[in-house]
Amino acid sequence: MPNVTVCARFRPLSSKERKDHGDSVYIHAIDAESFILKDEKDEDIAFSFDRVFYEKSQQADIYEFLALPIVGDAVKGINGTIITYGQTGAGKTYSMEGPNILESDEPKKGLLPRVVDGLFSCLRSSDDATKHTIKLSMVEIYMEKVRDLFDLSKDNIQIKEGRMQEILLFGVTEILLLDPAEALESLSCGIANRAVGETQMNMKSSRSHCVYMFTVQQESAKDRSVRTGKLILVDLAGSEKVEKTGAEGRVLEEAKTINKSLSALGNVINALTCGSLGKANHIPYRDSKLTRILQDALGGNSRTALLCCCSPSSSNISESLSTLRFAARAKHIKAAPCINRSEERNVEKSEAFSVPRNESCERILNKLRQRLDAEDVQLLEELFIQEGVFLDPNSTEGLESAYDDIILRTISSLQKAAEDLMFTVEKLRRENKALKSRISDTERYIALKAAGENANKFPDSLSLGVMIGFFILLAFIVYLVKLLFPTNKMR
Ligand SMILES: Nc1ncnc2c1ncn2[C@@H]1O[C@H](COP(=O)(O)OP(=O)(O)OP(=O)(O)O)[C@@H](O)[C@H]1O
Repeated sequence: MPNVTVCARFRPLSSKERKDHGDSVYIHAIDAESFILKDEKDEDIAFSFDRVFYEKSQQADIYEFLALPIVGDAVKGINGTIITYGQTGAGKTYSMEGPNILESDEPKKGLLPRVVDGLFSCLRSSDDATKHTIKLSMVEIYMEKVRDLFDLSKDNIQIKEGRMQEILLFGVTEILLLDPAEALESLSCGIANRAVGETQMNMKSSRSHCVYMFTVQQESAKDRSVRTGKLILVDLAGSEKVEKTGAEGRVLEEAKTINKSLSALGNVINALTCGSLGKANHIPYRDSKLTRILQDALGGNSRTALLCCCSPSSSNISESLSTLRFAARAKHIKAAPCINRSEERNVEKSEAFSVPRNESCERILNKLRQRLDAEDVQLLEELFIQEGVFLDPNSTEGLESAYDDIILRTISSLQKAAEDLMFTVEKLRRENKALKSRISDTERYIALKAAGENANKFPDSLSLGVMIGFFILLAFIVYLVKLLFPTNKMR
């Protein structure tokens, strides 16, 4: 499987499209990977992708081709991202969630419920000696702000870069998922908090990009190694022509912001695919919140699948053409996925960071010394060393994010320590219970043994009594004999 899998999906014609424009469609299928599109000038354009899902394709086909390999990799510690892209009403949310996230009709279930089932079934079949957890976070990017869908009071989540240059959402709510049913309930709560507006194209049009983040962590009891895989699913807001949707006021502003972030996504893809070999190429990830969150997924350590959704109606040909051109461009992205494994924590602070870290730490610490108490600086210094914070010495952003980075790392290491403690407490509780039951077994045994010994003593005391009785009887007989036969009589 290539690192970036790009697929196109054509949904069936809607009843409105049939009514307004008849049954005419602009695509002519060649095979499962290619088709011909007849454009507005009646010219043929050939497209080919890793897979093309035509109108009759099933939700399960999409999961199996596009998501299943990524789910398997996430469990092995390889990050994965699945993105649905396309014009408003093209079928992105239908592909992602199904008609509804709690849909019970198996064939209609979307990618999300299938991914949840896939993750849990992979973990169920893994080694018993491995402790595993699945956590879920959900955010939406609405008007260039990242909102936590599990805690709406967190409406401007900051995006940070971690020690390994991974993207982190600072302070985002993470829900521990214990089983698939609970996972679907959580997803349903998050989805209910999404910003939805009405456009002429789709009455339930999503006006935000929705990002679902599953973190799968496995800790081996044998060698204490930890594998963490991040699986991100992104349901993008619809790309659309503003004039066609009749948007105005707030909806117009939303549409402009959506289009701006989708253009930023297009620019990132262009930069990733146009860069000359061996030459450092500037990738404009920071131009939008969307591209910043997807930085890992698009250029870095992730397997990515892009599902480009299209309406087959001739009335939407120009939007579909732009979606398919975007998809064709994305096919040329090269990513480099690798396993996120950390062995013993201290070992991981490798020499790779040692030289620049010392320089940059010193620079930042000097600045902090001017502003903070000596005690605070010492504390930060220790944290820098412990956490291996790496910052570019020439970066002006370094200082600003240093505090947040340290706090973030401290929180996550405290969380980890708390989890370890809970684990140890649980283990000790079980050991304590086992010891208590062994003690009561021993006490019972001792009591039984004592009773047994008393029982054994009984025959001895019995025989002593018998002997005493015997001697008393004998003495009594001698006394009687002497009484009956006095000595003179005998003579
Ligand atoms: N493959 C499909 N089979 C049957 N119905 C579909 C399919 N794809 C989409 N639909 C229907 O088309 C309509 C629009 O789809 P959907 O809401 O998924 O679009 P969208 O791309 O997410 O739009 P937006 O960007 O506005 O949220 C929905 O009523 C949905 O049920």
